[in-house]
Amino acid sequence: MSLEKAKQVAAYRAVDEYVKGHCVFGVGSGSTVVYAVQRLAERVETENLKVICIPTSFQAKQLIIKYNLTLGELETHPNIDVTIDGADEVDSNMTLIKGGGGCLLQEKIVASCSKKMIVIADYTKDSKKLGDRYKKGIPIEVIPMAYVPIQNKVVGMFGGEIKLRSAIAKAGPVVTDNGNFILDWMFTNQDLDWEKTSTIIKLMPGVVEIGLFVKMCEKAYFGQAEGTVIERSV
Ligand SMILES: O=C[C@H](O)[C@H](O)[C@H](O)COP(=O)(O)O
Repeated sequence: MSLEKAKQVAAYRAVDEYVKGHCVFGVGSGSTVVYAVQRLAERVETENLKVICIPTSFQAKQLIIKYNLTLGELETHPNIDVTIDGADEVDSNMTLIKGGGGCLLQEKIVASCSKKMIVIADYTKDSKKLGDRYKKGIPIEVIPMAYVPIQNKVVGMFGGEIKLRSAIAKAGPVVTDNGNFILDWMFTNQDLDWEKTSTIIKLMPGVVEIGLFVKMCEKAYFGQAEGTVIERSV
């Protein structure tokens, strides 16, 4: 069975277990979330549900529009019932690395407004310690003028290597949906206290958000190669 099928089974299971009626729903970003939106759209249609969808990125907004779902925003719907989002890695404590697609800032804002944040992923994202599976590092969204001092501070304080994320179909850096840059920090110490590390990095002037999600996710669904789903809760 393909990786895509593994993403799909996780997404379908999460939507079926967490959307039980009319609700305000946070739409995460990335390739796995596409399946969650597909499933949500099917259910909205067949069960005549009223679901207001709050996007976590430009991509999520486009998905909501494509599937004819109702687009909402935090200004009018600041209390979200459940957000379903992908992740780049989930460790045994349910700490997440997110932002592989550069959407960490809006994802964290929406997750922080949600009663429940649920992760959907394929089996390659399931790890014991952060860094076991995802090798591209922890994304940090920064204000462009501050990227060099922040690189120096993070590596000086915690070690590892850090790189400005480069765009692929454009010369120069990736620019986020919020007009910022992304640094990818390849840490070497897998035993850092992620809550403290995240707080210290977030306090550096110029850091907008870090793609470490600590104590935010209630449950993760990992689609398996053979089509089953493994669940992990806090
Ligand atoms: O910035 C991107 C997001 O954090 C995604 O949710 C994450 O990268 C996982 O994406 P995918 O489902 O494509 O692996």
